[in-house]
Amino acid sequence: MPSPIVIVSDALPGETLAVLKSACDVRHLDGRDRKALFAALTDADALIVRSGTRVDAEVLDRAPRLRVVGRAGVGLDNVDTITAAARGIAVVNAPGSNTVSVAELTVGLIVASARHITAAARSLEDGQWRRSEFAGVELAGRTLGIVGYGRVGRQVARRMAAFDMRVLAHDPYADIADGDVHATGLDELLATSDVVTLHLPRTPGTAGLIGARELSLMKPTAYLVNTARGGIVDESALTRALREGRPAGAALDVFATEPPGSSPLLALPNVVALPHLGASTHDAQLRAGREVAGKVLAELAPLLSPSPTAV
Ligand SMILES: NC(=O)C1=CN([C@@H]2O[C@H](COP(=O)(O)OP(=O)(O)OC[C@H]3O[C@@H](n4cnc5c(N)ncnc54)[C@H](O)[C@@H]3O)[C@@H](O)[C@H]2O)C=CC1
Ligand SMILES: O=C(O)CCC(=O)C(=O)O
Repeated sequence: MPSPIVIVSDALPGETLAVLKSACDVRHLDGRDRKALFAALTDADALIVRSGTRVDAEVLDRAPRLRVVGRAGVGLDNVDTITAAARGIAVVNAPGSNTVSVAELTVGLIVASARHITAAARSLEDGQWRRSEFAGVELAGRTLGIVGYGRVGRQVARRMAAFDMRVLAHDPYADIADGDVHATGLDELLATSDVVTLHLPRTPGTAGLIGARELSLMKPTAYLVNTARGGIVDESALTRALREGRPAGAALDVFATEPPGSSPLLALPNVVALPHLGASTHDAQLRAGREVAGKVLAELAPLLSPSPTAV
């Protein structure tokens, strides 16, 4: 029996690739190269992606043999799950694999915002010693507003409670009866928080959730942190709001289009911007790779030769 063909179109850990290669014909490409992706999918049985590959209906159209799309991570906003389901293609991901990594990066961005860490470091690298300009604020006693109280939101709450922040959360679908975390409506959370952090998926219902009206509710001294998805925040509205100094700053790990090219957000002095690093730890990548490889191989089981130990 020929080995099933698995297309890997984003970076995966060596250990994951070795597991896949032990049973499959693994082919690599860059999923941003749509032409190469289309060509490779003509005889592919599985496709494994991270956030860099858009798996839309056009991609699925080119893959007549595809049985499974594996997402080595959490968010499925880059996969057309409705078309996949209609065509009987399984979609598997690795929920929880990167929760701690994203929560820890979020903590870092909250602290970096309150203490102007990146702007101050940049200024010293430029040979300047501008201590008074970079006076920050303490987090202790201030209010954190968490939008989306799922896996990451809960881990951020725990960590920031240890900084003695008062924690509010807004999530229409989650039970927020959780220790000292107080459930609020979105508007109240935006108006009362000193830091607002987003931890919800991007869906048609959440795209543009934080727009001009919502930003105008925030305190002029507040910071917005987004390690969830670009597009949940209206970037044009955010650019205007940050230019006006309300909110005071934003820390962004994600963008509506990635890479964000010449987005004006990148040029603002009150923006800390990262290239979608939330899940980029060795620990999270290993967990995501292991989980997704196991699930993809399970979907391919009917095509796999029995292993010598199994016969
Ligand atoms: N920066 C990065 O590298 C990473 C980003 N992410 C993003 O973070 C998001 C959250 O991840 P998890 O916590 O693991 O997901 P999760 O599914 O555990 O939690 C998401 C929460 O958002 C809530 N939610 C949905 N719509 C909402 C709305 N309109 N308002 C408020 N809450 C709403 C849900 O009820 C759920 O509790 C993912 O969807 C993904 O987009 C996830 C992993 C890595
Ligand atoms: O490393 C990646 O693919 C991005 C992680 C991510 O955004 C996710 O798991 O949802």
